[in-house]
Amino acid sequence: MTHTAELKNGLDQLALGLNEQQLALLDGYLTLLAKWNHTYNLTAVREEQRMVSYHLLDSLSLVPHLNGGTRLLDVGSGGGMPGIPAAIARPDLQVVLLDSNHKKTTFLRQAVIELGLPNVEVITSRVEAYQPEQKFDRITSRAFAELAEFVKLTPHLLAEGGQYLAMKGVYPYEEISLLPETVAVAEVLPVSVPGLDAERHLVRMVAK
Ligand SMILES: C[S@@+](CC[C@H](N)C(=O)[O-])C[C@H]1O[C@@H](n2cnc3c(N)ncnc32)[C@H](O)[C@@H]1O
Repeated sequence: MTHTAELKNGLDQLALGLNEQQLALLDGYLTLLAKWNHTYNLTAVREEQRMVSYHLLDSLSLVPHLNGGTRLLDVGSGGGMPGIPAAIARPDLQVVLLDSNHKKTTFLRQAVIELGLPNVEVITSRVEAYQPEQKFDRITSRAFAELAEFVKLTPHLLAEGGQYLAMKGVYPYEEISLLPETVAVAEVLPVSVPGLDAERHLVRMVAK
């Protein structure tokens, strides 16, 4: 099944100019997600067509905001969102997909091999226990945890001058009010995802 027309349209709306090879990789990723969803319990979205906006385009809406840095960590990556689409769109970035669930990381390793993504590493670990050799310029998450928990579990992973990019739904007033003193919110951007009616926001945070 090909999703290319809907994808191309969505990418145009996001102003992401990807080449044919990147488009084929995104399509291939979606096919793997749909194929292995039942086995690995990757997403509640069952219809491939809906996965285009819910998963691919939503994940890709992060990409225009990944300015600066070379190392990106996706915490609680699950079936690879937003990390895999971001890695396909930005092959110049080194992307680490981290999840504590072995089933999820088994799928992720398989997907990385099948798609041939040299810039992606998969780690099975609880994020609080993860001790990489190098820290990260950008740390992202989608549907992982409330903002306060996200930043409390990860201070040892953020490089100096690095940023958190948390993908959220409605404007997270309450979660922001509960953030610890150690971080500051740099901006909260409303994000429009082609094909999705739901409100989306990107919260950019920095260490104080
Ligand atoms: C709701 S899923 C979200 C998956 C994906 N980011 C998405 O948007 O579809 C949350 C993921 O976080 C992982 N997770 C929860 N706590 C974790 C922790 N402390 N360290 C690493 N991964 C964790 C779970 O295994 C799960 O795969």
